[in-house]
Amino acid sequence: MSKLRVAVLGAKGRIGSEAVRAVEAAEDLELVAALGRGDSLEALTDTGAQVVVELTTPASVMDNLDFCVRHGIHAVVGTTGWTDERLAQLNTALAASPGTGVLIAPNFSIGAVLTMKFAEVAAPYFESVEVIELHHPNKVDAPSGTATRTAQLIAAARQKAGSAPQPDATATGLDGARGADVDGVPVHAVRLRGLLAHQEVLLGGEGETLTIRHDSLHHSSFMPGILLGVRRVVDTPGLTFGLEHFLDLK
Ligand SMILES: NC(=O)C1=CN([C@@H]2O[C@H](COP(=O)(O)OP(=O)(O)OC[C@H]3O[C@@H](n4cnc5c(N)ncnc54)[C@H](OP(=O)(O)O)[C@@H]3O)[C@@H](O)[C@H]2O)C=CC1
Ligand SMILES: O=C(O)C1=N[C@H](C(=O)O)C[C@H](O)C1
Repeated sequence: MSKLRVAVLGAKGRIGSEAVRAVEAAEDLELVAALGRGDSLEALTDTGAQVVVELTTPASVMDNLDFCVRHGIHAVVGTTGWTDERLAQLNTALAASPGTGVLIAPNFSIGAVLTMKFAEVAAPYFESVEVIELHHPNKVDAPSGTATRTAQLIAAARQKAGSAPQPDATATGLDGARGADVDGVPVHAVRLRGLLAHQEVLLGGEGETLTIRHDSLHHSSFMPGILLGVRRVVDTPGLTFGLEHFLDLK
């Protein structure tokens, strides 16, 4: 069987360089391009790339995906910075390129995907829920894509269950002390040397708390998810948001 031809964008970055090694090590995949900032995207068409792994920056990702989708190249995207407007723009581009698939995964690690799922399940059973994400200090965006998605899932689950607004008597204090408000869920971002990617979901009810914590200790934690995405996206036209759709997660 012929190998799937894969390119990595952001190939010199923290996760991109790990993805290059993972694709090279996979027997069913062939790395045909490893591109960094300033490299021409024409290399993707010249090398016949079938799937692009996009691991760059929120400032670069839309232009890169526009090129990929226009040329019918599938994409597996880990880059953050997704808004409703950006997703709508991407959906419009995909509508003009039937058969092309894009997977956007806020997090490729299985533990993080499960954290999101567990938080979604637990959220309606507690009065209070807050998210704390903790990352290395070189990260350019805050809050993290994972924390934003977690909070959105929590908020949707609580709304569906008819949960009351969270109790919070805060009336005075410093701006930002209660974190960012993502659909009514407070999200706090820590940036600390020594950390990689971590998240806690704190849930509180009468006389009890539940903490769901996940730690990515190495970029290798994201590789099985990226490889799964590469193998599945070629048979999944349109936009898929979240790796859980490629897992048997009910
Ligand atoms: N979904 C997930 O599971 C994960 C997602 N991420 C996300 O992935 C993204 C990258 O993270 P990280 O590797 O830590 O960041 P880095 O800054 O280490 O890597 C980004 C790389 O992309 C390069 N780059 C910038 N623009 C372009 C472009 N137009 N074409 C090609 N390369 C470009 C940068 O080059 P230069 O240095 O010259 O600017 C840099 O080498 C972030 O959004 C992060 O949040 C990270 C880990 C896991
Ligand atoms: O920048 C990172 O490192 C990470 N980014 C993603 C995010 O913003 O959620 C995924 C993971 O947290 C690592």
